[in-house]
Amino acid sequence: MTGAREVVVHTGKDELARSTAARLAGRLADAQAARGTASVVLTGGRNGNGLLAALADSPEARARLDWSRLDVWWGDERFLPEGHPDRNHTQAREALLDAVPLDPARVHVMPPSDSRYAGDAEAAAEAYATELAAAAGADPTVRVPAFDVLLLGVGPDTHVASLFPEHPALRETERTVVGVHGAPKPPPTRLSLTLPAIRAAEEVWLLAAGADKADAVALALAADPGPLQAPAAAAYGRSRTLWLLDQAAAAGPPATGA
Ligand SMILES: O=C1O[C@H](COP(=O)(O)O)[C@@H](O)[C@H](O)[C@H]1O
Repeated sequence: MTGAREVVVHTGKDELARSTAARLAGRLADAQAARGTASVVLTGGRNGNGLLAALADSPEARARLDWSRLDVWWGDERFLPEGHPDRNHTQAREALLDAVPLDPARVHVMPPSDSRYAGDAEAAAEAYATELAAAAGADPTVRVPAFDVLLLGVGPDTHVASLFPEHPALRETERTVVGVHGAPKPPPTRLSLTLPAIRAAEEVWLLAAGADKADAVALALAADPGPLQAPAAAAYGRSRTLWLLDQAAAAGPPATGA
């Protein structure tokens, strides 16, 4: 792993969302100031959508972020028809994307199931991998852009993106995007970045709030639980890995015994 994991604990989920929105706006604005552009990989789920809603109201984003120079990617998607309410893209549009002046050419949506890939999750994953590789530049050995920030919601079972404990997708070492079949959380068919693609990000930020995440957070932050049992423990960035929690998620598993 690259560097130590940093853990920041907030009082509650609203404070987590507000503070992370300010942090994210600042980090992306700094990247734009340095390079002209910035990139973020979005996560779905409760905390991911809460963060996007907070970003829509964020004074820091209003003051500093140039939405038109931001590339937006997704870490995973539920493989459902365009506009389905359970798609991460649909939820992100409602929370933020429709309200800000993004450049449509910089919004890199994972293909829906009713796209030209006609229900073929592997073909859709391959198409997204091709889009990532094109954005990564001319060097054919670099297949994923060095995202400035890659966001991951941590599920109660420690899943991140659509990489679930014990699922074969976790073993992928070559492909950057895969079709995930038989996911234990609906819908069963999904698209996901793989661990090698996640680890190409400069910074990986993992989000968890609520008591139902406490066991997962404790397991993932324990010494080297390994990717198969705890996918969240295997997600890290090249220069930074930041765990952003609320107090309930940081509380650890309930004490057992006398
Ligand atoms: O299904 C998904 O779940 C995870 C975690 O969601 P949460 O609601 O438990 O926070 C999310 O990160 C992922 O993007 C999503 O597809």
